Amino acid sequence: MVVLEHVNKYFGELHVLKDIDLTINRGEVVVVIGPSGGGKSTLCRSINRLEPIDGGTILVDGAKLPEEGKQLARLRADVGMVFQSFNLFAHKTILQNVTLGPIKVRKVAKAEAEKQAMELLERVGIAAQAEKFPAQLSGGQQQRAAIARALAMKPKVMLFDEPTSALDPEMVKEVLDVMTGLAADGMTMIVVTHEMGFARRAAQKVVFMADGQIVEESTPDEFFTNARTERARDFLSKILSH
Ligand SMILES: Nc1ncnc2c1ncn2[C@@H]1O[C@H](COP(=O)(O)OP(=O)(O)OP(=O)(O)O)[C@@H](O)[C@H]1O
Repeated sequence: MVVLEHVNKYFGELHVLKDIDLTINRGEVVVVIGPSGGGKSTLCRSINRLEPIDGGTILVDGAKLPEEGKQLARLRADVGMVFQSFNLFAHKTILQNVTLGPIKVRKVAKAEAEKQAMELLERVGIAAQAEKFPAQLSGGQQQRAAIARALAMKPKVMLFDEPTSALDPEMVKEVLDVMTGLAADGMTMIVVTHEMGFARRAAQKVVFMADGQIVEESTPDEFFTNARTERARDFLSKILSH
């Protein structure tokens, strides 16, 4: 369970998160949607302290992430994050990418970490690529590797920041299928995406964010058929006309 209370964040004068209150229950999938610059990425990044916040509280299963220090790496491991740009280590194989965190942070023995990594690579459909380097994989395969790497830490929650935006259309589905599978398995997930099919299929909640505020919070059905605010309706009509 992730709880944000009165979260505020500034970049200089710019107030990017304005008193955000949001609860993501265990096993819940929340899709965050909204216009560019509304604060969606910053919200994600603040949850695992990639961005420090300027006020408020963020709790992951009741624990507050410390600002820095040894504990941060360990607690940050509870919050898996998948970025638009994959962020794999270029000079490590896919298997090494996936085992690095468990060995270094979770102190798992190498053989056990490799066994678990191969199971995860199997699950995301790229076990055959384990010994390859990221550049030898397609974008969709790299993103599935990035998901396996995050899962290897046995996170309590997974954050996805536009995970399919950098992918060719034919690869989007394979990544969304992996994410839908995770959702069905009960993973707690916060997903910034404009993939409405995914939101309808997998999310319990849609959060519409604009100008650093949560403008609407509703079920996917409510949001897509009967958005309450003009702002959300305008946004939806724009993305639907694309
Ligand atoms: N490191 C930074 N320094 C200064 N300003 C930043 C920084 N990161 C983001 N911003 C600004 O904060 C605001 C919110 O950005 P954010 O990336 O969170 O929005 P977003 O909703 O994810 O947008 P997009 O859909 O385009 O990714 C924007 O105005 C952005 O320009």
